[in-house]
Amino acid sequence: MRIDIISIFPEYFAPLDVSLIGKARERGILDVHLHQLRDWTHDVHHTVDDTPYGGGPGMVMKPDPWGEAIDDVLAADPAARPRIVVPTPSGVPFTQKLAMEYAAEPWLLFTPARYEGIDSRVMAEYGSRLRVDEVSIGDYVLAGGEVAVLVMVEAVGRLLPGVLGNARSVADDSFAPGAMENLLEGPVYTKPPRWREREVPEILLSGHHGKIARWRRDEALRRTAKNRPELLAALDPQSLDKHDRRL
Ligand SMILES: Nc1nc2cc(Br)ccc2s1
Repeated sequence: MRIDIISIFPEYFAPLDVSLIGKARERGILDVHLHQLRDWTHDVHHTVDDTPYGGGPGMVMKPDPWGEAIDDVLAADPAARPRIVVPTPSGVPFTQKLAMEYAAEPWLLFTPARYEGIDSRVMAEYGSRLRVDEVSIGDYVLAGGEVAVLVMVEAVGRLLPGVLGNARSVADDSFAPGAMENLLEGPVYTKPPRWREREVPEILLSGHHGKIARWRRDEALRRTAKNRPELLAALDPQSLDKHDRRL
């Protein structure tokens, strides 16, 4: 997978050089290209923003630098078309399902904005011939879209074949389609069996895999009911067995 990111703070993406994503890049699973938006300005101050038409607070990012930058990124592979992802509090929710959809894309182009956002004509221009998604990572406002891109690149990158290795199946993730869809993961434990007078739940030491699976599902249901009751309400009743309903 190729990922392009255009930003006025490309240094925000240094974390993509380390850990899981960094290793995926070293192994050629992920090909990340960072671009400084100001490279497509032509004035001495490298201006990327201006006052909003119609008045109002803040500044809006000018269309020209973005248009020239996106055109040059698209020219990197004229035969292909990236899916453009615009982080914004006004977008559709970023979910595990959308992360899985993005993980199947050969090429993503992220356009994190600052200020009040990008002149709306930019995505109207590209939306006429490319998939352009406005995506929110949550109901809060950041100072810019860069952190949102880091979140999405990690959530997508870890799903790519070979990134997590055999130790971990993404099928067991919270929110993953299937048994864990709309369920939060329950508690986890490791050695020592007793820590500060606290014991590991007996069932987990029993070696009885069926009972362990049942206990883990019960704990996932309990945690979901406590922390995200709306997810429980959205569960397909068909996916609940008679034991689940007893809880
Ligand atoms: N939650 C989010 N806040 C922001 C702020 C800006 Br400015 C750009 C993108 C996003 S996504």
